[in-house]
Amino acid sequence: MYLSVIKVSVPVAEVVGVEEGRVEILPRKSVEDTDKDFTVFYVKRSSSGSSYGLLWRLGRIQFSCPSRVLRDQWTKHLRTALKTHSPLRPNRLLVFINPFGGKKKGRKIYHSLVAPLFELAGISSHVIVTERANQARDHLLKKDLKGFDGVVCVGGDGMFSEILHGLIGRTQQEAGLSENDPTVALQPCPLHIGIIPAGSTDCVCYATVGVIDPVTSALHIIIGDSQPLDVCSVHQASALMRYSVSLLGYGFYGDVLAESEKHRWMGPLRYDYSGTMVYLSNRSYAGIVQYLPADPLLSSPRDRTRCLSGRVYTHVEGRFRCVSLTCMSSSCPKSPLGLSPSAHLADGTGDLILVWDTHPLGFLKFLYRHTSTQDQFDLPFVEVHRVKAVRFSLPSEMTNEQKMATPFLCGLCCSKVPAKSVWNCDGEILSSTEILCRIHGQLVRLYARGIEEGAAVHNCGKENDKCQMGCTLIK
Ligand SMILES: CCCCCCCCCCCCC/C=C/[C@@H](O)[C@H](COP(=O)(O)O)NC(=O)CCCCC
Ligand SMILES: Nc1ncnc2c1ncn2[C@@H]1O[C@H](COP(=O)(O)OP(=O)(O)O)[C@@H](O)[C@H]1O
Ligand SMILES: [Ca+2]
Repeated sequence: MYLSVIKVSVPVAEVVGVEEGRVEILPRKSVEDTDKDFTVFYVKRSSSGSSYGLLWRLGRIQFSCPSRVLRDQWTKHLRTALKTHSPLRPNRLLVFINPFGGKKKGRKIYHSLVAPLFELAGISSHVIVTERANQARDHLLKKDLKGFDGVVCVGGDGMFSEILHGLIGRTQQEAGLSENDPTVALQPCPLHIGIIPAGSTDCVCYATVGVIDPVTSALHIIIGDSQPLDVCSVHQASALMRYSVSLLGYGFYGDVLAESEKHRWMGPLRYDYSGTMVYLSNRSYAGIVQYLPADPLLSSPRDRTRCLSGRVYTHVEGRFRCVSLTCMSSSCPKSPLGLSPSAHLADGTGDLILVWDTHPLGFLKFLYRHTSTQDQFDLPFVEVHRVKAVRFSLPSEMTNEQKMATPFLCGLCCSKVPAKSVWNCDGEILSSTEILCRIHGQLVRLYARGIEEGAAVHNCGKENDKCQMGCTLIK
């Protein structure tokens, strides 16, 4: 069903709201209350383009009718059409704002850019500004969630992770399933998650929407877009450690996170500073990686694998610069195509990236390729595997003391190299090194739609109109 107005065709699914009179919403609401007019607000794709996906803006069309009666009929029918046409449009949302995420602008972003759009769309929201870490997670685990269609987080990947843990935990509790059992088939979460980006990396938003833009994300929420997402569970023995969707990284990414936590005051820049320091400290770590390939056809009786828990895992052992597992591309503004550009959001698999120990310039080349369109896997010391599960352990020749010791991380000043790294799990440090990871297909749903056709990507990651490097358009 389409609304046609001389040159503009708007799918009803992309109508944001209908108001009587001549109405403006952003930057400030103004209403000229005329009898025969009404205003339709809709999703308008911005022509200025963006670094990956398309920017969405609030479009506005004014209609004039011959009579008030006709005007009222139009507005009534349009509002009914919105409800029946898009059943996933939320009516009521629970919103958590992390006031300390990213550049600490979460509250302002929500109140000035997002709340007016929710109001226009007739969405009622219950807003909680968090006062401590894990408040959102605990709320979702314990409080009454009746009447809410979805949960929105205003913050970064860490804040999204809180919502993820709260909703997955709550769903399993209600289904009577034990999250500590690594073999259990987890129940998908009924509530949708919306992300208003206001963090440092904002990778989950970028990889599922294609831009870091609060208005675009708010519009995806309003029209009830739905994007399923794979989730990786991380266990140690028979205890759940955490869930991950973007980056589960040992070695380089673990060290960068541990180092960056000391410099939180720098805001998002902490990752650039810590990345440089950790790169210069030139570390590699011993480890054993066992993985279950996603495609069973890939295994054969001669593939030198051994059987664990009745399933066939492939075994590799050695020294690694980094071991990373991601359920999605994990693209972000720093890396516009991501850690694994061809990874799928909802195919029930993850991509395991093994970067073997190599000389510092080789590793720099690998890292640098994340910022361009060059294939970061086309290097002799890099392997990538599509997997269903991964086990990581430390070599048996490491003493128990080395295995247990909390790794210390210093910059260039210290010549002592720690025997082990830490795991970066979507921006949180895991307390265990030896872990079992399993991918659960489509465990949660986001108010998003993946990267839209027609989105533009430059190999420098800059916006179309800002690209100064003669980059080629690759998509
Ligand atoms: C010579 C140039 C080197 C550039 C290297 C760029 C590599 C970028 C890969 C980024 C992958 C990001 C995966 C996302 C991880 C986030 O979940 C996590 C937490 O985010 P937030 O809550 O918003 O703080 N972010 C990180 O762990 C930061 C990794 C940065 C590594 C340089
Ligand atoms: N009120 C709060 N005070 C301190 N920490 C918080 C608060 N609310 C949430 N957090 C925590 O802050 C961490 C980082 O949040 P996030 O929004 O991801 O920002 P960033 O992207 O800058 O890391 C998350 O792990 C979250 O649990
Ligand atoms: Ca996947």
